[in-house]
Amino acid sequence: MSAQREMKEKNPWHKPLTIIITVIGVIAIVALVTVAGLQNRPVFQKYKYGIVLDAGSSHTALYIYKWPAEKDNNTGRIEQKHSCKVKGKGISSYAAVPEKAGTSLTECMQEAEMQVPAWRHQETPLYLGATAGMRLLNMENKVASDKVFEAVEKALQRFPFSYQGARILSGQEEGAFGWVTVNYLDDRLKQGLQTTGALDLGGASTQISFVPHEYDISESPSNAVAFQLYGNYYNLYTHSFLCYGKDQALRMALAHQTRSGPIAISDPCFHPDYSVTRNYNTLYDSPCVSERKPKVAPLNFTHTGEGNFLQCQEVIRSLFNFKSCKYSKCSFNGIFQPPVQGSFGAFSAYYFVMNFLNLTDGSMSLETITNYVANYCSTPWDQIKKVYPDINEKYLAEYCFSGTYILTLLTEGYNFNTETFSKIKFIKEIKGSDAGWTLGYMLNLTNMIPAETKDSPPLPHAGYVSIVTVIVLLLFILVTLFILSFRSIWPKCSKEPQIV
Ligand SMILES: O=c1ccn([C@@H]2O[C@H](COP(=O)(O)OP(=O)(O)O)[C@@H](O)[C@H]2O)c(=O)[nH]1
Repeated sequence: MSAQREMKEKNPWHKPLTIIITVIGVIAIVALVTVAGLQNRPVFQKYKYGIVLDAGSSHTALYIYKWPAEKDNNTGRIEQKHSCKVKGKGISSYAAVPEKAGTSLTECMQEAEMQVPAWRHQETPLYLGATAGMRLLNMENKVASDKVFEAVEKALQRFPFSYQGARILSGQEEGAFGWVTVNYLDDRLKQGLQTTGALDLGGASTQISFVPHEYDISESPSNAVAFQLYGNYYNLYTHSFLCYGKDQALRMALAHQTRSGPIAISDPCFHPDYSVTRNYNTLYDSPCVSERKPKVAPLNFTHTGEGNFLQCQEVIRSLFNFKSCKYSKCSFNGIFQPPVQGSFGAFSAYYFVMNFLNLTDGSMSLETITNYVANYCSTPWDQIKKVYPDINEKYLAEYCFSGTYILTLLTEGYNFNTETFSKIKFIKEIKGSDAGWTLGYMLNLTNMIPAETKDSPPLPHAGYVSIVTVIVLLLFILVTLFILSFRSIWPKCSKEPQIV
């Protein structure tokens, strides 16, 4: 009989001890792996939510954002969970029937009730921000604007969310929050990367925001917004041009062409053979043009198209005043603007128009895009209608103007050249969340972006659990080896009779 066998037979503890150590070891490993697994499992149903209503001049949209509840401390990524386009026009169009501004929101709010889990309703903040449409109504008729807000507040307070108020955003806020959204979604803020500029084109106003090189903030303080985000400092240039959204710009272009009160105009910004009758009162019913209404004019005028890109550019150029500039550099209308710098994201109507025209492919040069729009404008109206039978004619008719307006605003208004234009990306969304001011607005109001970087633990949680598991495993192996190495001095006892 070998010495080993002899020892096994003489040592009654050998087998049970090995089994016990193995069982404990296996239990320890299973427990550790389970704990690690549970810790790192995606936590279902553990989201928090926030709702922002963007009450624009042409329409209202509702956005629901969500973020991991346990990462409430500014570290969790916020993303868009759902969006809902309110049926009908913007809330400013209900000035004569304010209650309808409130009821128009009902359907989307009911959708929000379904989208946010019921147990989170009460703690979910709900904001409404109104932009240029309400800015104009407020200028024109403050009483009517207040009534619209009253109706909207009443309607929103009926829902079980934590209502945080409805207000008009300043143009500066609209521009700055759009910039925050784009850079937050691109992960540029947390990482302190070079930021992207933001170009937003609405129906009634347009915004440009970017961080310029060597920008002297004192030159025009009203265009400067200083931020400290995640420990990084930003001196943002931003400007919002009221009346230069695409719908009000079109009004201004038509007002320019009807300034003498004619009975008909031949408009280079509309397709050849296009013809509609327009009403003078309706056209001039906006603070952007009301003062320019001709003293003597018929009730209506015939609006026909000519489809001439270069002449359309001439008309659009007349909307910009390039004459006076009291700063070192201006865009237009005497507004300070440093030279455009770096990459830009162009969203809202910039995207809708360029996407319709199939011009969002970043590889196209300014020249190619210009030629395309010129060719599109010169296409007869009947042909356009045949190519796009499903698109509402009112909107379809305006893409020639809108495309020309975008190119003129960017190149002549903001001074983008062939090279800097190539750095503009026409975008709708970034990583599933829409580009626009709403996310930046909510991040700001909920303090979700810290000014300072947080002191983070040296290891992420998952890494910590893994390292602990490996160390415990190693310890277990070492202890086992240690115990086994003392086998020879284990007590020599056995249940079986000893063979001596
Ligand atoms: O699906 C859409 C939604 C909007 N728009 C246009 O985009 C602009 C958006 O304007 P918004 O209502 O946001 O106006 P703001 O208040 O920001 O000026 C308007 O000209 C709309 O007609 C569009 O072409 N397609």
